[in-house]
Amino acid sequence: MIEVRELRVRYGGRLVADVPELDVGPGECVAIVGESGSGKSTTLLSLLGLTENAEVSGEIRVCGVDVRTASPRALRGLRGARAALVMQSPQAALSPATRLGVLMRRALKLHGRDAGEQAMARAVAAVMLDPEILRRYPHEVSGGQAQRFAIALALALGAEVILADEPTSALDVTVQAEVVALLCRLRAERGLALLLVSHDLALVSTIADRVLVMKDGAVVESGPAATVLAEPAHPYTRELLEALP
Ligand SMILES: Nc1ncnc2c1ncn2[C@@H]1O[C@H](COP(=O)(O)OP(=O)(O)OP(=O)(O)O)[C@@H](O)[C@H]1O
Repeated sequence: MIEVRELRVRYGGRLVADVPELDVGPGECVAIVGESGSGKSTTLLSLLGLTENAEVSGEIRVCGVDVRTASPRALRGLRGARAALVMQSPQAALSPATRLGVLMRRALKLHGRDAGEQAMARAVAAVMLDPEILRRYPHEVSGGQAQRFAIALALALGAEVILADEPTSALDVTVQAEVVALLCRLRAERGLALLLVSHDLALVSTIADRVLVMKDGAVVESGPAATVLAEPAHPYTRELLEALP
């Protein structure tokens, strides 16, 4: 679902992400970890062609679309439906004066999906939200609810890949566990491919199959999550693990 080779992203000539190889197959979960500024979000955004003013080189294929050479129309189709981005503060991306139900209906219609009341209620119920949430405005829901709504919308649009930037950052610990359980369930049930960007090694150890550790734009270590977290080869990974509470 995601295939990346020799990806390099530069801002004003400065190399901020250098990822030789990154693959995420159906039903797989790969996590990118590293401290703030290490290039995680830049890598994620570049996969959907969303880095502004950046020079991007290398090969990027997402759901079979060659992101660097695709037409704007092909990219819109990819981003809107097949590959969904779940951001750190999803409320900020939602129009404040639009009820969540109206927003969902518009998005579903735009992509030719079933936008009936029942289909929308099923979509939010799949992420354990009460359908009543569809009557609310973005400021009337919590960060966790907004993230779950974003996931519900992605699924209703038929997403095959979810790219999530700090998917649980806005959430308290209990809700965090719920969202992680939800993502695990969805990937098992629907064969969803997940790429997560996270500071949270504890979260990563519960959900990811493979991990990439980034430092100053470079991938310093990668491999199966169990191996990387149990026997870190790079001193930086050991530092990150030692910083865990
Ligand atoms: N639009 C931009 N223009 C110029 N530099 C940028 C831009 N976006 C990011 N950068 C720089 O790229 C580097 C990597 O940033 P990035 O946001 O990818 O890191 P990150 O690991 O995701 O950090 P965080 O965990 O804080 O989100 C940083 O030095 C940042 O200042």
